Amino acid sequence: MSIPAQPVIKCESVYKIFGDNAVKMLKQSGGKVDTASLLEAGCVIGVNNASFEVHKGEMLVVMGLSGSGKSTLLRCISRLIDTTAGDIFIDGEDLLAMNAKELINIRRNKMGMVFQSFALLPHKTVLENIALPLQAKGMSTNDSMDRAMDMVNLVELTGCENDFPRQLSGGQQQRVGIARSLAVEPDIWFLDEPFSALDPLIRREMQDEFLRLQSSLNKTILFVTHDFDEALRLADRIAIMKDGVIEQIDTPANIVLNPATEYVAKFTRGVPRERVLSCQTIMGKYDASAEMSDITVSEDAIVETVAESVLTEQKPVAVIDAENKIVGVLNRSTVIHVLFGEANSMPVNN
Ligand SMILES: Nc1ncnc2c1ncn2[C@@H]1O[C@H](COP(=O)(O)OP(=O)(O)OP(=O)(O)O)[C@@H](O)[C@H]1O
Repeated sequence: MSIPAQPVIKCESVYKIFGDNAVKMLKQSGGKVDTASLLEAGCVIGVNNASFEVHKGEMLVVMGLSGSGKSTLLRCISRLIDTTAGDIFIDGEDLLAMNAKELINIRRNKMGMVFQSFALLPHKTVLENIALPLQAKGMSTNDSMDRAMDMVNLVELTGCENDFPRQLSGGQQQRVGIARSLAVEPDIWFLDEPFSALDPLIRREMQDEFLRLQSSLNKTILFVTHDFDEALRLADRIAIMKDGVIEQIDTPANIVLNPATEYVAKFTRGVPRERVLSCQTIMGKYDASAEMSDITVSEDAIVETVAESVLTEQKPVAVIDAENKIVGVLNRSTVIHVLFGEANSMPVNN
């Protein structure tokens, strides 16, 4: 039996209640929080009993409408604010038990943050902005500038390194924000609505860019958004929040196909299945004696991205895993069924 790897982030019954009596009331409740009496006592519920894990290389997208508690949850896990109750472990270490020095250390070396507001210093150049956190860690000016330049190239801003933030577009400024947070090579990346201030076209470009970066960097990511489409595009798993409660935490496909609550279902109505189903979830059995098409598709590819190529093939298309091993087949008829079949009539394998 394989032992599951230790999660990078683990939250156990995390509460954040704003208000003077919050801690006392939570203690008195013996773990059974009465939302109504908290509200009556003038408290505001930020996060209500959140428990989940995030594993290495996973992108968990926290999605919810304004005021649902997304930022508060992220701020608890990055310990920008103190939780009212519960436990948080980072790589197995008790985050809430850390002293100020340990916290500075973990924030500087393990965590990276990107905010909607870009948070760039206006009188410093792109390169200087990116080099700042490195210099805060004690790196020499020369070395930090060299490393900052690597980051400029990574986020494809080559040529803009000596510009000031005001000379850049919103999308470019956010690239600087991303480069700055990546410069220190964080294992855990917190992004709070990083693309919300960007117009829709640039936003989509940035999402693609972000997926490209993540596929090579393999960070453990907590990404906050109020945009369900963005969550579907980016997430390995999505946590949907309402009034501080995580209503459902699951893969995009399962959220769309099996919404756990009426609230979640409201977001998922009308989402085309081909946008969330992967080839793996709809493939059929591979028959080694069958004649196959020359093209192959990855088991992780979303059906929408391969539909056109499969539909132009007469023969079945092999579905391959990361080691190029054939794990199943896709037929035109299966893809047609996903694209045009009855909603929810498609069996899902995982
Ligand atoms: N410092 C604070 N003091 C009191 N209440 C707060 C504080 N910060 C957040 N809240 C409340 O906690 C709840 C959750 O807020 P939070 O900012 O986490 O929501 P959000 O989902 O991130 O919203 P948005 O998308 O608008 O940023 C809201 O009711 C908010 O008013």
